Amino acid sequence: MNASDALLKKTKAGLPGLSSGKDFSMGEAPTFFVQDLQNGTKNGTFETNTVVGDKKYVIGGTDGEAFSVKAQILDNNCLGELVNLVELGTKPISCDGHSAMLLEDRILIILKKNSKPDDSIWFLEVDTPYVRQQKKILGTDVVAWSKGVMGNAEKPVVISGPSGVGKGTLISMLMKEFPSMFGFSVSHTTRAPRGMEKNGVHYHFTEKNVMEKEIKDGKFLEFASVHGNLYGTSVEAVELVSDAGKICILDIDVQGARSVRASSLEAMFIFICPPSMEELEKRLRDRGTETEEQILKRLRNACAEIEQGESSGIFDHILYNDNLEVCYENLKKLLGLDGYVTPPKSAAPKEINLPRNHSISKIDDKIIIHCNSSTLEKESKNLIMLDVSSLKGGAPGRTRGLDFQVMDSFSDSFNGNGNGYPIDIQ
Ligand SMILES: Nc1nc2c(ncn2[C@@H]2O[C@H](COP(=O)(O)OP(=O)(O)O)[C@@H](O)[C@H]2O)c(=O)[nH]1
Ligand SMILES: Nc1ncnc2c1ncn2[C@@H]1O[C@H](COP(=O)(O)OP(=O)(O)O)[C@@H](O)[C@H]1O
Repeated sequence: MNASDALLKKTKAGLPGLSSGKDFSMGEAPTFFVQDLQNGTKNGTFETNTVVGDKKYVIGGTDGEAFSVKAQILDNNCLGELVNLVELGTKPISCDGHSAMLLEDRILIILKKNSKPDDSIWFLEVDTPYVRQQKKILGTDVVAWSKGVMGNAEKPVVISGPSGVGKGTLISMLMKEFPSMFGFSVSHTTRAPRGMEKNGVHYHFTEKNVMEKEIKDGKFLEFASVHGNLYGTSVEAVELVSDAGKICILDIDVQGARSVRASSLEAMFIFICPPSMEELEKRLRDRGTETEEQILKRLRNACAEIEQGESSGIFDHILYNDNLEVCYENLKKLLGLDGYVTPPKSAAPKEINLPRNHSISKIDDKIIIHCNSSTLEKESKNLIMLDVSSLKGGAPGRTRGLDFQVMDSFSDSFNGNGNGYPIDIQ
């Protein structure tokens, strides 16, 4: 009996969570069948096969190419027709082997062999709420890729308010005073740049047909038509700020805020109100960046925006920007930054270093990576325990909340019950 056969005979309590919405926090641990363990090794090309429900998913790749996914219907254990599959999200570049493990019948974790520390863990969602929603929209079968990231992201801050109220001014003040704490989500827009605006800094200035195609491809967290132009927040814009360990600030209109509120992204929502319409008009005119026609359009839209901002229930807080300094202090209070003391520099983010030769098994909500040669920090340590109990986010963005621990042996954290069943991926 080979290792995989032995594994098939075992049933364990397995991964929790992955059951409601996109918050993969812990629930009751369902039964986990270790036949879900798969591995693929180098042989020019390589692949893993994982059965989920009535389908078999074949994940493969060749060195340097992106991973590919095929799904085939299983009928009474016989392979049937190939499924027409759309792959969403950012795909990993393949390496020289990988292992795949099914988490709670919804998502596969992919461990890449011999990859960079920040590129070794990926997820393929096959039946999460996001995948189910996309299936409905696209009318076809869907899987979605997502990169695994250690630790959690800070909650983003969504700032909305009518044009000219002072959103950009307040955000600039915040970013200037706390450059290492906040990062700006650079939106895409089809409007023309203003004099001082730089592409990639203030906005990604984009052609309408290009942006529409990217929206269709699922690259946007939200988008809206505002004052006659298309604006949108790409998933990547928010994830890039979170990757840098910063709090992401989104300057978006009320429609966009509503979409984000309805999405899986947990955020703080702040609406900025002008002291009066007269003052708003004065600020817009004094800024001198819009044509008369544009100013009138923005003022017309402002009335509806203010009404929705104050009464839609989208926003957690409303700030009145009469005196700029007072409003800025109030914004800092909301963000817990009044009386701010510079914190000690935080530790570098944890990075997993998967050695070339390793095998994997799973106990409860921990994936145990057995390192065959001791490439870990200390010669004596040969196990990595990957904790997947508190996964957050997921496709089309990153899957966060991973944690790991390097250990000598199971007894380090499992009281020596030793019920891990490794398979080799040499
Ligand atoms: N929904 C959405 N709105 C955005 C986005 N980026 C900017 N906006 C909003 O679009 C509106 C117009 O922005 P802009 O053209 O920069 O003009 P300004 O508000 O007058 O400075 C503002 O209400 C912004 O908050 C985005 O990515 N999504
Ligand atoms: N509290 C304030 N009092 C007076 N002028 C302000 C105040 N806040 C912002 N402004 C000015 O109003 C104009 C519009 O502000 P801006 O930040 O560009 O608005 P938004 O980003 O909301 O469109 C700018 O010229 C800015 O300097």
